[in-house]
Amino acid sequence: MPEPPSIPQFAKTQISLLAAELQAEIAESAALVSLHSPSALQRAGVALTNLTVSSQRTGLGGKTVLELCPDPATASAPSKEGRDWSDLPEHGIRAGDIVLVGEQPSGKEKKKEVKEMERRGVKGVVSRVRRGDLSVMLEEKDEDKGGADGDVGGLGDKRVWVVKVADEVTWRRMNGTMEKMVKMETEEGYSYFMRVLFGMVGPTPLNMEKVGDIEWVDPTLNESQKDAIKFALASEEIALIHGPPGTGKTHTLIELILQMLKRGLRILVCGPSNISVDNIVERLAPHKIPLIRLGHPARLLPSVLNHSLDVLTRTSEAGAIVKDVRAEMDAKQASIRKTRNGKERRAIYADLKELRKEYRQREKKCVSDLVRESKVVLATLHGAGGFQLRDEQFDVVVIDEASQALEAQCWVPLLSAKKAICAGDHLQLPPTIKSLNIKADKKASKKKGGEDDQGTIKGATLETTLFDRLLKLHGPSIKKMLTTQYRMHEKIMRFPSDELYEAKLIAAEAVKARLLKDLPYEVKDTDDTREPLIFIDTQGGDFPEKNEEDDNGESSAGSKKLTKSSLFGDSKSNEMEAALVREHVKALVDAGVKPEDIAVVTPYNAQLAILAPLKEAFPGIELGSVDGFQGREKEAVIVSLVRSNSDGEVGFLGEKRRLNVAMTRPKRSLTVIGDSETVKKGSKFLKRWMDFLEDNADLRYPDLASLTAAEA
Ligand SMILES: Nc1ncnc2c1ncn2[C@@H]1O[C@H](COP(=O)(O)OP(=O)(O)OP(=O)(O)O)[C@@H](O)[C@H]1O
Repeated sequence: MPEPPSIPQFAKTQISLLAAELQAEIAESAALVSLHSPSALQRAGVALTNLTVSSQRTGLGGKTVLELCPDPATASAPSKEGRDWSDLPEHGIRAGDIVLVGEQPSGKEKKKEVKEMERRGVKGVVSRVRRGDLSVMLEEKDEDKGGADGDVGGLGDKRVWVVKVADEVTWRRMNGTMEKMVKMETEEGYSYFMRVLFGMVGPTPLNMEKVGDIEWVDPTLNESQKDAIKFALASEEIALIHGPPGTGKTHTLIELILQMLKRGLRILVCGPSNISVDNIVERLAPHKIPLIRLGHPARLLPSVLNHSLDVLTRTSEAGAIVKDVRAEMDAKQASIRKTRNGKERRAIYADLKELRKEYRQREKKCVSDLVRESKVVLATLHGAGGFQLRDEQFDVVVIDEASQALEAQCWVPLLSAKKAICAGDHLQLPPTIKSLNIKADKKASKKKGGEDDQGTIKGATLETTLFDRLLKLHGPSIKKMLTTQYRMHEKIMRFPSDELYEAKLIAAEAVKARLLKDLPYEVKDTDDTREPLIFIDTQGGDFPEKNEEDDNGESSAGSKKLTKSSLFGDSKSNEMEAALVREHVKALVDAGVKPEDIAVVTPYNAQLAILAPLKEAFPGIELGSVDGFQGREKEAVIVSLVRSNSDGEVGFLGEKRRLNVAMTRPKRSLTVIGDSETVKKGSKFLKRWMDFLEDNADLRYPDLASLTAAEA
């Protein structure tokens, strides 16, 4: 086996890959803004135009909040959907988005660069979106960007717009962490934990006796879940909990966290997304343990807010001393607007700056008191890199959805860990990478050990997750797999289980024979509702795919459609297959299945665009890309494979993990629509899947003539 890379080597490689990724993301944002008019960007869901600043106040955490509403000067007449002139137009900006607020370019100067906006505008997080207004909580550095008269960014009387931008905070945190690791030159300096994670030593052998008898909080856990918990408790440095689809990974983590608390351990729980973290907070909260959720309040689920550090800082006793300063700041903010005198305004502005400083000092003290008192702290991976945890130590770091996180992101919390427990499924899709074809070996020379000129590791990609790397490094002995799944009918589970999970998955009694016709509401017993696995085979060449490049791009598939060059250029669609999808959905709905229990997933954005009218015909139905549907489930799922050509080209259908995600979303019914002839040629895996469907599914060959007639 080749020598594992040194820690600085690893970190240098990550830095160069991350830089390329950030560039790709920024280039994509910049291309959007410079290529399209504000109104086109608004239609695409990435901007909101024709606004004015209606007020400016102090929000949670002492941050300045701009409130924006439609500019009365440009308001249109009430629309037929019942919109009022004071309502925001249809838009795609959501709470939690990072945005720039800037003066809106006039028609003539459409192509204002993002850089220019950034210089003149202000940046922040959308903290609230309502029918008639939008609030943006400003980044600290931009709070002091005062206009001549003291209003932030000098936007007070301008017509402004809001544009979504790349999230550089996440990137900065990862980069900072990697820079620390580059500096770790001496091996003696590494903790045993670090040495295990980089393969310099093996993990300490398990000592199950140390775990002792366990009193389960939830005794209904299945054996594989209990085993995984014991295994994780016994491990000294690292344990991977492998959770295939529907096997109750989060359920298991909750019990594990409670068990570790019983043992007096202090725990940091992280996940790659806010939703993954909130999901755990919601399920831990009923157990009444002292826990704190770090993170921007604008991005947390409402149900989680009363555990939010920002909110506790305001409401707890410790927070009382912070309150006075806050009230004073609010009064000052309000007075800015009342005075017309420039000199007075500047004076108030200077006072505010002082107050903000004091506020932060008091708040910091309060925050560190609160954090120190809590046994469980929860944050996103990059959120764990905030000032609040700077000097905090934890016995264990738990990472959920670890196979969907970039490794550099995992190191943000791991640098202060002694032990890590990672849960995930490396056989589903890894995190989305925009700079995918950039590898660290671009300029690789033939130097020793696969290292290139810059001391980075040849061939490394961001796609390799911590989960993957550790499995490769230490083998399956560091992992336990959960094996009972609570989602799919046995027949739906069979192929992914046999192919990817060593045939170890077992369908729980409650789900193994569930059919659509048994749904808890009235559904007719038909060919479509009594069969869990249907394959509509379009072989024969009558259902050809179409390349998106034949088309003019700017229409309905959302923001992605705008940058043809980056994301949409190579997408494929298949009109006839879309017609079959429609026909099948109709049959299900006619049988009584509710549209909200049906999802259509496809790997191609161009196909999604073609399918979009289904949403009007069957309100409540969900359409999604396979990648976007990871982590979700539905009673009935229709998968449209799209590819049909004489060359057997299957593009990214060839990715096993993508197919795995597609075929493991349904509970009671999976319908696959595709051209077996083309798809079989794609890979051995695809060939076996098609063979499996031919042998096991309810096989149907669509009749082109009747389909065409029905469409007409
Ligand atoms: N031991 C168990 N007995 C009965 N039901 C269970 C058990 N474990 C998990 N489940 C059920 O399985 C479903 C999935 O569990 P959970 O939400 O914890 O999984 P997840 O980790 O979020 O998702 P996934 O397993 O797909 O990664 C839930 O409805 C949960 O109630």
